[in-house]
Amino acid sequence: MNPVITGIKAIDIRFPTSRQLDGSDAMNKDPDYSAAYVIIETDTADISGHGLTFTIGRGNDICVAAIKAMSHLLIGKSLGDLTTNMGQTWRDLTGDSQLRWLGPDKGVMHLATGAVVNAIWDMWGKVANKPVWQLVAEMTPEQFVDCVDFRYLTNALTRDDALEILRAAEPGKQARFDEMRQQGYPAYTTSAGWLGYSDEKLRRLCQEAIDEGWNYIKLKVGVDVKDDKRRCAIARDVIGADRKLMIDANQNWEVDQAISWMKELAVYDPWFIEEPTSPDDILGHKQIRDGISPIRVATGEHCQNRIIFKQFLQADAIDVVQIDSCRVGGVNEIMAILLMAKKFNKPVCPHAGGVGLCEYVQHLSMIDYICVSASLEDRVLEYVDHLHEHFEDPCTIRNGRYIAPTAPGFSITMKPQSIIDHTFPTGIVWQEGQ
Ligand SMILES: C[C@H](O)[C@@H](O)[C@@H](O)[C@H](O)C(=O)O
Repeated sequence: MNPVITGIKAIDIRFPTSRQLDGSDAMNKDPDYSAAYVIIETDTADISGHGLTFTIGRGNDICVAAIKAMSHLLIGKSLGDLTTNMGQTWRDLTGDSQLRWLGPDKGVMHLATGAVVNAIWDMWGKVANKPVWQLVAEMTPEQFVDCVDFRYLTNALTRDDALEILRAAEPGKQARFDEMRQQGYPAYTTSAGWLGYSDEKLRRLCQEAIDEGWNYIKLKVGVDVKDDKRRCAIARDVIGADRKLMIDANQNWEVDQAISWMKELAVYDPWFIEEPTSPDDILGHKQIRDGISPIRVATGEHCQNRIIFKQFLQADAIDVVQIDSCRVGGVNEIMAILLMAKKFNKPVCPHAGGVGLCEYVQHLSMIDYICVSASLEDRVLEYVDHLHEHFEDPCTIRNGRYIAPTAPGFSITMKPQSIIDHTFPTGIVWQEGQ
């Protein structure tokens, strides 16, 4: 089967704040979780590719427009045209000489590229009748590197380095594959720790998380140090000394402030501090890392491309690489980042706090484990417990782990009724709010 692309639909889907989480983080107040949703339509019955970019309310329409601007690069191409040389396809999609000017490799245009690229992978998985993680896990090392664009990476990672990493991970691949199906990938929950929750609610949610089998819990911090100390103390009291507590400042601090704030919170033994400052400040992260060691520094959900990740790694500025499924240019660019993280010996703990991100990112962690890192040490994947009901193939969590999806594709296809109801501003949930 070789479907030919006949159209690209881009839809502005938004979830009113009141219908999803009732907390926030230090920087994003009252977020209307949104998806710039792409559907690649084809000439073949029942075959379409789906992808999305996670945004927050205003701005989603700009992403939708950016996706529409990419239509001419895809219409008339067949899946075979696109996937025979997936690395070249990625280069072509990011290299369009006019759209490239809006980036390159960053900003709204790059978010749109991520959504479109992921929709191609979704379609590829559906035609191959395999979930995307399996499609990649079954590739040879040569097929894997053929999906990667090494442009601007070769002073840190060459094609030969990548082949060496992938070949070294070949032994044990089948066992890791089976492990993902049976036991799943270890995860942590953010759902107990949003800002704005009362102390009683925080205590109750931490207890419930433990009862559900979570051993890693993340709290939002960064607005008021006294509140953070009290909240961390509550969480530590409930989860005990052995479970891991992570904290996330969502970029709210200056570099020096991050260091002094973290000194106040060190007593609660945080496993990592996430996004302490601007996501673009590589040297600032290095300064923070040196200033708060042995507490780890994590970042990545707003890291705009593989080149910035390369510099974080070259500068030894972070301990934990937090890939995001739709911040960079989709699966191909993530493959490059996974390889670099392995080369620099840093664990990948993906970001997934949004809409559809858990569904997407489980595939990427499984690819990392099976093909690249071959290790689960210090690796946990984020989970948040909202908005899964809108997806045809929602992620499955068992005992604090993501169980490998089995349905073909990238698990990102939304239910038709959810799309209709949440389309902005015509959907019923928005009409009711008028
Ligand atoms: C507004 C969003 O929920 C963010 O708070 C979320 O993505 C967060 O940074 C996270 O780490 O999950």
